[in-house]
Parts: sequence; C-alpha cells; structure tokens
Amino acid sequence: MKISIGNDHAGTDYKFAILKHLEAKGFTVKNYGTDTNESVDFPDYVHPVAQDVDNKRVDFGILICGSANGVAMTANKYQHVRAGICWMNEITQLTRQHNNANIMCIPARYTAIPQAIKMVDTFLNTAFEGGRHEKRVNKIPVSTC
Ligand SMILES: O=C(CO)[C@H](O)[C@H](O)[C@H](O)COP(=O)(O)O
Repeated sequence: MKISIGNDHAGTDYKFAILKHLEAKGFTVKNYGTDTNESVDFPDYVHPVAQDVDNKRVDFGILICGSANGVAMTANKYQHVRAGICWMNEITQLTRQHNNANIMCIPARYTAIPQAIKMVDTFLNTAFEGGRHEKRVNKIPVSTC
C-alpha cells in the first residue's frame, strides 16, 4: 500500500506523528511537507498528494490543515480524488465504507494527535462496501483538474 501525505503549518506536528506511526508499521509514505510551523498556503501541499492519488501513483492520500476544509476543497478538484473530512472515527469508517474515499483530510485544530492516528488506522483498514454505495459514488460529477 502506497501513501502520500501533505499538510500546511497547522498540521506539521500531526504529520510527523502520523509518519512515525506508519513507518513503524512498515509503510513507505511520501511526505510532501510542509515540515515546519512557518505559515504557508495549503493548496501548495495538497496538489502533489492529490496528483499522486489522481494518477494512481499511490493508493491513499492524507492531508492535514487546521479545519480540513481547505485541503478537502482543493483535493476534490481532481478527477479521481474523493477526499473526506475525518474528525471522528465513525465518520472515517463511513467515508471508506460508503464513499470510497481515497484521501482523508484531518482537522488538526479540532482533533488530538492520538485520535488522528486512530483515524488513519481506521481509514487504511476499512474497505469500500460497494453495492448501493457504488451506484451513488459513480454519480459524483467528474472534476476538471
Ligand atoms: O482550512 C484551512 C484553510 O482553508 C486551514 O484551516 C488552514 O490551516 C487555516 O486556514 C490556517 O489559518 P492561519 O490563521 O493562517 O494559521
């Protein structure tokens, strides 16, 4: 399983905690930064992750910013991306089971790091249910990026 991760300055500490967790589990994660707490523009760190997922270079993307809204809005402009905002574990499970999300967006300013790590594990270990959900997902309009 290949994963890309990106974040703005609000998510840097969360990113490093998630990276450490995933690498300890044997995952290879492509980190696109940012790697400091200096203020940056979140789209700059969304595009490489969304492009990796859109082009199927990785299986999943993880994006982190303060509210998760901006990174989700940006990632969902990509044709094959389905980015869901994950702020609690059950929502994370559903974004995989019902929406077949391939990018999870974490609101760093509204979750704790242990919760974020638990949601990452849930996201990566939950399968899409297909069936009635597949028909619905296929009706999501194709984006233009
Ligand atoms: O969703 C976001 C951007 O639309 C994120 O929450 C950003 O992390 C947040 O806007 C950054 O705010 P700051 O006051 O510049 O740190």
